[in-house]
Amino acid sequence: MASGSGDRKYDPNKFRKYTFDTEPIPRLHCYHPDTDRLIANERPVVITDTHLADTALKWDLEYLAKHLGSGQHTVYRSKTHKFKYYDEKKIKNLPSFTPPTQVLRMTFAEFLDKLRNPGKDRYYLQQALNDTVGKQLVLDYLGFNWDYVNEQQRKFKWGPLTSNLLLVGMPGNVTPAHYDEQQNFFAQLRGYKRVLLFPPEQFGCLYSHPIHSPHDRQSQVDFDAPDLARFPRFREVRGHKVVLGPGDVLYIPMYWWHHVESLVDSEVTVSVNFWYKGGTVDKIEYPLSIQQKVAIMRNIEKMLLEALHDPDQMAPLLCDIVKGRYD
Ligand SMILES: CC1(C)c2ccccc2-c2ccc(C[C@@H](CC(=O)O)C(=O)C(=O)O)cc21
Ligand SMILES: [Zn+2]
Repeated sequence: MASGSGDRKYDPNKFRKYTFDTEPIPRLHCYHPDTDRLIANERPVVITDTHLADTALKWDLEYLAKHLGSGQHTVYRSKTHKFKYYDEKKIKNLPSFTPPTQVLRMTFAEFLDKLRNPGKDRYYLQQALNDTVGKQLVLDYLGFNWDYVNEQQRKFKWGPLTSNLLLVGMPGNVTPAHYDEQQNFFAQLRGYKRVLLFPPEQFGCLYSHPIHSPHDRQSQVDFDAPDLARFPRFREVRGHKVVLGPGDVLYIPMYWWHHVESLVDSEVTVSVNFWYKGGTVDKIEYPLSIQQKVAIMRNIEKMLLEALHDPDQMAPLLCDIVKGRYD
């Protein structure tokens, strides 16, 4: 059993291989001077020794079954290893849309039963940590190192904490490449997850679905079988890679693409994320950041679609603006 640095125990061969090469993400102590510099520059970093969610390191299946409460939780079921996010509110925009996963509501006991007898399906529990969970879990949650994250939120002028999602995934589950419009401290609690990250500069290589699609913010490229005829610039993609183990906290900057995979043939993974609204810049400075340009592209796409009312008119109109005039 190969192992990484220190007491990390995982077999690096138990992650799927992809067509592009990757470079590592820095792994730094929370007090290391470069750590805050990287976060300030919105670059990913694995932060060690935060003790951010140490009270949750004991959240194994038995403990969660006991304390997650007897309420119903949101569980996604997939016929494949991929759990591609989709926004149910946008399904009406695309009548031909077929959801790639089913959303189920079940108790944690039922979820455990699915884990033990999954059949050919895969399951991924996603539950916002809120007052519906059992009181012991609330105590653990209150025991998080809020001083650390509150200090980071203040230091980097982030907006409010919007949610903490508890994620319990089966070995081999994959959340395909997507970006979020929030800052994210991603705390790995049980098991190992490999995260591939791509900077927002690679927006042109990852081909996100049109903004009105339920799959807005998700890459159209199937990393297991990239269609290079449709997505030729995927060849240029250059990823960063990191394997997260219990106690690791990964800062996933807003607008950074990430593809998250639970180690195959291994244990169930448990993670908690901390999503923060981005800060509001008090005055625009030039040159614009790539994140601001992605936000501008999204606004233009939204405005044009609202004005044209027809996605098929987008390409001809944008080509008429660009071809022979700006290119
Ligand atoms: C795939 C899933 C369960 C899902 C289904 C339907 C709606 C939302 C989501 C959703 C949101 C966040 C995650 C956690 C993480 C990826 C990972 O850890 O797998 C991630 O991307 C992040 O923390 O930003 C996972 C999911
Ligand atoms: Zn995400």
